[in-house]
Amino acid sequence: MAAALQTLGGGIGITLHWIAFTPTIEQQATEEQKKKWLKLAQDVAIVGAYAQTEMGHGTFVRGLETTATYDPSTQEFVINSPTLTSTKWWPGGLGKTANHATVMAQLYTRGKCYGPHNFMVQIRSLENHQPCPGVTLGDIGPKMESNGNDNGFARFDHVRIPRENMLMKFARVEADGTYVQPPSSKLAYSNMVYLRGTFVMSAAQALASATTIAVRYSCVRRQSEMKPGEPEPQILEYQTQQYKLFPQLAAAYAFWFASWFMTQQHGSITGSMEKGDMSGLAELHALSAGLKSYTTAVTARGIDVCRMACGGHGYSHASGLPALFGGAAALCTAEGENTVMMLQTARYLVKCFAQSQAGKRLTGTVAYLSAVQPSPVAGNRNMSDLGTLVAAFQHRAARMVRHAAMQMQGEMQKGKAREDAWNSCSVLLIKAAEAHVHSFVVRNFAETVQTVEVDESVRAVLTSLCQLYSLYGITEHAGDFLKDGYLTGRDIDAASSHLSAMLARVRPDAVALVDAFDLHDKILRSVLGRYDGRVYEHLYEWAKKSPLNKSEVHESYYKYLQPFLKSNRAKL
Ligand SMILES: CCCCCCCCCCCCCCCCCCCCCCCCCC(=O)SCCNC(=O)CCNC(=O)[C@H](O)C(C)(C)COP(=O)(O)OP(=O)(O)OC[C@H]1O[C@@H](n2cnc3c(N)ncnc32)[C@H](O)[C@@H]1OP(=O)(O)O
Ligand SMILES: Cc1cc2nc3c(=O)[nH]c(=O)nc-3n(C[C@H](O)[C@H](O)[C@H](O)COP(=O)(O)OP(=O)(O)OC[C@H]3O[C@@H](n4cnc5c(N)ncnc54)[C@H](O)[C@@H]3O)c2cc1C
Repeated sequence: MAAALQTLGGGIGITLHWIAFTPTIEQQATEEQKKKWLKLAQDVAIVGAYAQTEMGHGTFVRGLETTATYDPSTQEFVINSPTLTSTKWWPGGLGKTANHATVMAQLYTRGKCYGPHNFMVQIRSLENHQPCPGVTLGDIGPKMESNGNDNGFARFDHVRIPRENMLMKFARVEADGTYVQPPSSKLAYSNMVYLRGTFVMSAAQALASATTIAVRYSCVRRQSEMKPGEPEPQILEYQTQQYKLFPQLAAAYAFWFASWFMTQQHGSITGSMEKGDMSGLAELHALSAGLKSYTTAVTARGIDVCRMACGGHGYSHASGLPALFGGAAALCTAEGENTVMMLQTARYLVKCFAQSQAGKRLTGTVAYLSAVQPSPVAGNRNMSDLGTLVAAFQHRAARMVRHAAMQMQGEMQKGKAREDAWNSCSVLLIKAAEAHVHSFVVRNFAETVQTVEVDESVRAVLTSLCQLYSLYGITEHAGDFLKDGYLTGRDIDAASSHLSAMLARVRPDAVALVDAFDLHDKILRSVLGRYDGRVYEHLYEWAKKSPLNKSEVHESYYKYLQPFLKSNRAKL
């Protein structure tokens, strides 16, 4: 249904109805409110948008300008867009599709502002789909990609909604205007945490798609001479092609397993929160923010590596790779801009580091911070041993977190305010947080391949893939591991040679590893990645369908080229 609507001549965007609007009702509405809206949303009897971002604010949620002012005399909220920059801007489906929206607005009652809260607002008539009174709607115009989705704008001119339209699972406003505090003000952000978690799987799927296309095409494409006189080899025989693609393939598996962990964590922590135990919220926020940021950034870069690895045909929309890149690039900005999200993770790490310095034993994904030896133990390490590789990543992350935190402490000891010290160390903090997430992904990958219930021959292949992913990370970031002598130059050389060996070892299983993603041609939408490998015939068929080929001589010849040529010839 969603796919049909999505492709129905473009301009119809129902994705956000499923991934943001409906989950917001599930997570933020009372049981009473769910009875009123959840089934309508699940049956698509209403179509919704998640309207939080404004023209002037996306990242800084506390800076949103839309207001929801409670009027006790009528027991209504008045939703208003007081400035141009308060115009809701970007929400998927808001322009032309949705007839409802959850609107994030600053809640005012009894003259006091209680910060951003979610409100259910009907924005279009259910009879004729015209905007409701006081609501101005539209599409924000063409974007880098996903132009089938009507990301839109909305303005509210003192639109009145019943008190009961405030999503009141956590915070409440009583009939007389009394505000009832939620257990945590951040619970209003809970659906963003959920959605960030799902982005880890979107990243994995996107990278899985790109590597499927590029690996299959690299077996079809033959180019150049490896040895004079010999037939042109499959381009996947070149070590450089393997070095481009196999680390991305390994990352797709790594992110796929990380998303399993994220989903399990989200379930168990939100389960405890349902029982009033909020203790896991901070770790869940830090993990989802860091993983979303890390996996989407690596994925967007990785898809472009796959595109380039396919040469000219990779640059054609026939490959499916430009569209995939455009979508993945959106994931780096949407649902929390990547830098800001990684800084949120850094904030949590600095806090945990201070706690471990004060003697607290750390748990969860930061437990290693207190366990890792500050002084490196240099020596000949077995760089093909997964335990050694995981320990190296944890040592690197712990060292970088400690360094960033100590730098910040140093700045504050020089008299800088905390915020200024934070800002002047934020590049270090970002790198430390990235190292932390990277070490989590490696550890989780290693633990998964060692415990997942698979045939031993499959485990062997997955173990090679995990070694490849880890060795690639070490060689790409060698300086971080060499800095305090934890790894030596000899260790890095050993890592490089093991990596070369892993490339060769993964080569025979590369096609099976991408086929295992089980991505149907209809999902891949790529001539290069076709399961049957019949690229060239279908590339020609695809090109012939280009709109430019509808006529042998294009109308532009008569309009522009012909007079231009004529006038130039006349001058000869
Ligand atoms: C298998 C087959 C498969 C087949 C498939 C294969 C197919 C293959 C292809 C597959 C896919 C291909 C890809 C194509 C996709 C195309 C789609 C395009 C994209 C679509 C996108 C659509 C969705 C986009 C929707 C959107 O974009 S919706 C808008 C999103 N907008 C944001 O995300 C705003 C960010 N900003 C903030 O979240 C906050 O502003 C802020 C920064 C946290 C500060 O928040 P603030 O309140 O200022 O808090 P602080 O002061 O910083 O911190 C104060 C204290 O609070 C703590 N704390 C802050 N937060 C939280 C929190 N949550 N929870 C808990 N605590 C928190 C903090 O830790 C600190 O704790 P302490 O340290 O004190 O203990
Ligand atoms: C495809 C797509 C779909 C979207 N769908 C929706 C939707 O359905 N609903 C919705 O509400 N929104 C949606 N959005 C909006 C999206 O959530 C915001 O664009 C996103 O949160 C980033 O906020 P921003 O645009 O204000 O960027 P900004 O925060 O303005 O980012 C600009 C730069 O400022 C930097 N910056 C900002 N704050 C800090 C800081 N504290 N420290 C350091 N650097 C900082 C950023 O790192 C970035 O480099 C969508 C966006 C896209 C691209």
